[in-house]
Amino acid sequence: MKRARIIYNPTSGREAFKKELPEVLRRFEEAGYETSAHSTTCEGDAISAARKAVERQFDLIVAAGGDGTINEVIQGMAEQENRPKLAIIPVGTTNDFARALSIPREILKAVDVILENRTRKLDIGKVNDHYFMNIAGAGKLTELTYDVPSKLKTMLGQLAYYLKGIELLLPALKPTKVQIEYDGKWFDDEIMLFLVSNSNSVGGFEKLAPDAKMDDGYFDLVILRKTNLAEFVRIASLATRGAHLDDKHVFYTKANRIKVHTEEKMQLNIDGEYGGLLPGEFENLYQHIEFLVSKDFIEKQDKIES
Ligand SMILES: Nc1ncnc2c1ncn2[C@@H]1O[C@H](COP(=O)(O)OP(=O)(O)OP(=O)(O)O)[C@@H](O)[C@H]1O
Repeated sequence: MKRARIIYNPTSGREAFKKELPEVLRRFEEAGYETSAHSTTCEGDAISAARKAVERQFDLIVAAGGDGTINEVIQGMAEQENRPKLAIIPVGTTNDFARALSIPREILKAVDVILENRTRKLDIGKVNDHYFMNIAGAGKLTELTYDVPSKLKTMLGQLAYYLKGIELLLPALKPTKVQIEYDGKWFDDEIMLFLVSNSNSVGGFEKLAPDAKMDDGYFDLVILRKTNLAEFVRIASLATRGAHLDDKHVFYTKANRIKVHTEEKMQLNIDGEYGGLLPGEFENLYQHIEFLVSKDFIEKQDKIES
């Protein structure tokens, strides 16, 4: 019999998951999984719970929570051999991972999609010692996101939350001089921000890296060169429609390995969380984890040209 381990954050999404747990267990058991659950107790607990689940040779890990929890589960799995498959049940306030895999945001609907058992091996990003699934980046603008209270974040939704960020940023819209090496080539310029994207579901901007394919071994590297405020606002609005890549202020390429160096202090943002300071060495781990995905996801990915 196959064995599944659910790792869930009891505090995420107004504690919604706990109420559904008996029904979730019932559906997994009915689908032929002997299923047990671990409720996380604090920050970092999902990392060790995932590590243990790999050691105990579960066939499937189910991460239930927001992006923070899922990122921890990936940290716990990524370094190990014989990794189980990974399924995601979105319960948090930001669910970019789940959106990227087209997993529905209702718990039981997500379970049903998981139990359809469609899998895909997908790339995982690594920067320094951190793993990421969606995006990593840096720039004065991304640093600002830590200052926006999470309540505001929920109320305004992601896009508005970045726009609020822009408003707060007005007095300090300053470029940073960087040197970026990507697959043996060089970019050397003053930039507003750079983004290393694995998926195309990024902070509510679904079209920031519209051609990001999640199983091709490449990141989409998007760099916004130095702009003035008017240009910045114009490009941000183009980005909401995925029409920014041809703009002369935007540098866009695909790359497997990226090294970013700067003389200034620059904070990294990894899947929406603070991830240490640059320099950073980004590596795309080709088809590193096998995910349970939806039919929609497979159709969307297959439409993107490699
Ligand atoms: N029992 C717990 N008590 C407090 N914090 C916890 C607990 N279990 C996990 N955490 C931490 O809570 C963080 C945020 O949780 P998670 O991402 O699941 O949900 P969220 O806050 O609702 O959504 P999001 O992070 O997507 O905005 C996780 O990174 C994790 O470190």
